[in-house]
Amino acid sequence: MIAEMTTLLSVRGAVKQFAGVRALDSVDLDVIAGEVHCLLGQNGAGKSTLIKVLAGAHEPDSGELLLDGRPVRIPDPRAALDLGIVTIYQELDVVPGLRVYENVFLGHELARAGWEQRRRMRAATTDALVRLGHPEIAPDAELGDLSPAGQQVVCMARALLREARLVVMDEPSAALASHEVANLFRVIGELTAAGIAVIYITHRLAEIRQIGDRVTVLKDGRTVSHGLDINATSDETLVRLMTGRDVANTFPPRRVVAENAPELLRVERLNRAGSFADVSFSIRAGEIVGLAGLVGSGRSEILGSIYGAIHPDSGEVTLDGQPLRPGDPAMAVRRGLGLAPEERKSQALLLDQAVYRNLSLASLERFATAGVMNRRREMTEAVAKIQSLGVRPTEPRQSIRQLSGGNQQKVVVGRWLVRECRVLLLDEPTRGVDVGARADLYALIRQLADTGVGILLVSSEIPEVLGLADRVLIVRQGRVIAECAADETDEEQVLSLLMKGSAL
Ligand SMILES: Nc1ncnc2c1ncn2[C@@H]1O[C@H](COP(=O)(O)OP(=O)(O)OP(=O)(O)O)[C@@H](O)[C@H]1O
Repeated sequence: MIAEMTTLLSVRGAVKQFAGVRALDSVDLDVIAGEVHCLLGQNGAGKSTLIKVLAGAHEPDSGELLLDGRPVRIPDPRAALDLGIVTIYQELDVVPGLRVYENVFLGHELARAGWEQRRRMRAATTDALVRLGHPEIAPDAELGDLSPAGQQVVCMARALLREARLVVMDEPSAALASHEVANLFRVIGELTAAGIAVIYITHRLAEIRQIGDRVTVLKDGRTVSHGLDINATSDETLVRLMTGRDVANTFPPRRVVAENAPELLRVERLNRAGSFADVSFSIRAGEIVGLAGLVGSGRSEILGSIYGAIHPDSGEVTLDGQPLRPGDPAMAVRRGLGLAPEERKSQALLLDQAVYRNLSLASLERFATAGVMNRRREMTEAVAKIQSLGVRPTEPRQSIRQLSGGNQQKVVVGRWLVRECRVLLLDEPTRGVDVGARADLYALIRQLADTGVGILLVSSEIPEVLGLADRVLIVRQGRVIAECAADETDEEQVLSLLMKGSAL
């Protein structure tokens, strides 16, 4: 609970215009010291732009920022830090090759720090990590050896030591497994107990209920509601404020996969030292198979090996009864396999290309006759997918770099809907996708299965795997340890299987 109702930061009428888009169109926000203030909105609503304004990455075209009631300017990131505003982006601002304490003091003149100064830095880092409830993280450990959750804790320690007054977090739970999210919430509790305010962005309503005090909802760059008490606001109201409509129950109904549905994909005793071992399963036409596992359990590597991007040590993958050559993704794609990877920016998108080209990328030969591209067909198909996926803005020629994260994700998945593949591998398909668009994406995935496509789904969100898949394979430490029917299993059962014997 909030001890004192002191407004720490206010945003008044912030406007930010990009070429053709008004990303912020008179936004208001009030953040109280010691509260967790959630920022909600559909993909492209303006959340990232707003926090970039607070981080000094964008200056607003007009509007006012007040700290402790006094007008301030945040022309650059240094100014934000000087005011006590620390932003933790999804792509953490850390250097994996440096030690934990060096990351905590990043930006200080480390090279010139003497022995005594380094000793103090180590001690201060230890103190901060203990305060955050993570004494197990050693200040001298190499940062790259920590899990994403551990790295995030280091960023929080940095915020604590910089005497932050406001910590802004952009979807901090997106890359974490469920038990790590619980740790994250504990750490956030430590920050707020120290009077620090937290702005928390997420697309997961359940999280907002767990840790949020108040919520501000953005829609199309405007504040539709600000400073709502979370406990007095239902999920339905939040979704309606965000989307302007009622969103029906998220998961589409399952269809029983026909007894005689042909087997499309077979994975036989796939091994890769250090990643996964003895993985065998199959997927039939029309079936959605979920892979549930903790971050680091080998799920993504299994997907990568099936696709051919990672070379397994042994084992075989067959598609339609014919083996796929290991390490040959081009062949896999020709044969009808598709992969929407987890790391969309680095692995999936051509950031300087237009949205339509990113959609058609895997299907160029479909739009070419005798080596000549039929641009009109390519464009028509792209426009149809932009519409069915609800990509915003709808202009197909827009560079994909300028789309919000969630809209980029829809394009990554949409590419394989354009390709019309036989088997689709989806790694965290809804990461960063808003509540309304999620329901649309789930419906599209189910429709695809209903047309006979086989789907392998990896997701850290257990409810998503259970809601969407027909069958769930539980992966622990690189092995498939159990298989269950999704409609006969609940979240707790999956969690207890995942966690058994794990270090935490
Ligand atoms: N550098 C830019 N150039 C042009 N347009 C931009 C730029 N940055 C953002 N936009 C546009 O501004 C709007 C708001 O984007 P923003 O990234 O703030 O959304 P968001 O609410 O964070 O979405 P998401 O939930 O998908 O992350 C979008 O229409 C986006 O395409």
